[in-house]
Amino acid sequence: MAPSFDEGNALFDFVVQKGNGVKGLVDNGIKMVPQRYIQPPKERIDKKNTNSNDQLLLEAIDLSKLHAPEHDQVVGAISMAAETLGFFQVVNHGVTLELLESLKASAHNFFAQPSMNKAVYLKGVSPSPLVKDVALEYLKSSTKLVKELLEILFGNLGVTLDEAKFESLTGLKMVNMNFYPSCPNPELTVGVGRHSDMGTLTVLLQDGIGGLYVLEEGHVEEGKDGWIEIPPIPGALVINVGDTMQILSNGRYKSAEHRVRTTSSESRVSVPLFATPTPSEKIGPLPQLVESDGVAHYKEVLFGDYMQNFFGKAHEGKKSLQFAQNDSA
Ligand SMILES: O=C(O)CCC(=O)C(=O)O
Ligand SMILES: [Fe+2]
Repeated sequence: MAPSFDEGNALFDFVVQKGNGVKGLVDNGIKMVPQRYIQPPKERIDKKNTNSNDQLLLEAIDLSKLHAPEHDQVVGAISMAAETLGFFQVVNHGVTLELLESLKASAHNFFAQPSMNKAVYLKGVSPSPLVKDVALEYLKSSTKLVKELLEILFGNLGVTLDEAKFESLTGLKMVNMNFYPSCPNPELTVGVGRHSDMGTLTVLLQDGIGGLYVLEEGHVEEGKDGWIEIPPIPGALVINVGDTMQILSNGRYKSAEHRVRTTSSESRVSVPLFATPTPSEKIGPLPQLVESDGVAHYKEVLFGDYMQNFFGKAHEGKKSLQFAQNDSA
């Protein structure tokens, strides 16, 4: 019989301390999600209640057209997406399709190892040799992409992004590999609860399973809950605006709440790259925008303090931004 994980520290010990992860539970044959992972009804993801697809928002933006007569339309589409949904997808982004496939395969290979091999790779140690080379390659080729996108987003605000500013906003880059095992009761739980990303921009590779949902702020269709699925598009990368970019742009760009559903049939992998400032950077609204807006919606904060607050609290959507909110504005 599969062991019960509903008592004491057994769950934490098995999943976290021993490095089995949630995958270990599934491999162990659990038939029911442990009590600890059951979400209150308002946090559960019901496909029927989500906003129906707004095609325009979800079509992938073809970055090869940045060097074609359609340049201005592409810039317009990126800027609009960052100002509204805070999420968009890009194709012809300069990261090869071969590398995208290797990243997904490496994530599966890593997570297929016995747990004792994985336990040493809990946060803060150098990456496993199984993923290191592809992760470094991803870091390298997506840095160009992040720069191109930030130049566009800054240009749209009327501000030039020089090398020093780019470095200060993306000095810390982290590649994560997420594994969402198939789940016996996907309707009762979530893969990742709602949160916003704290950095400047996130580049996310998702596989073909689907399940990434974004909250459309201020747009709730009748009888729906306001969430919209970012559909998997072969060869595309998902880009999302992080809290830092929302602060910097004095609120113009949206760091959207997002969350991930699990499924009962297949396991899913995703590989985000987070481009964030280093902890010693100060972040605050760009002075040019404060001047033109006549108000600073956020105060200047040390990014290290922002990070500490972000990780120090259980996530509740995008409440992390309150740390930098300017109460007098
Ligand atoms: O798995 C995904 O699609 C998204 C993961 C995510 O939001 C994150 O790692 O911050
Ligand atoms: Fe995220």
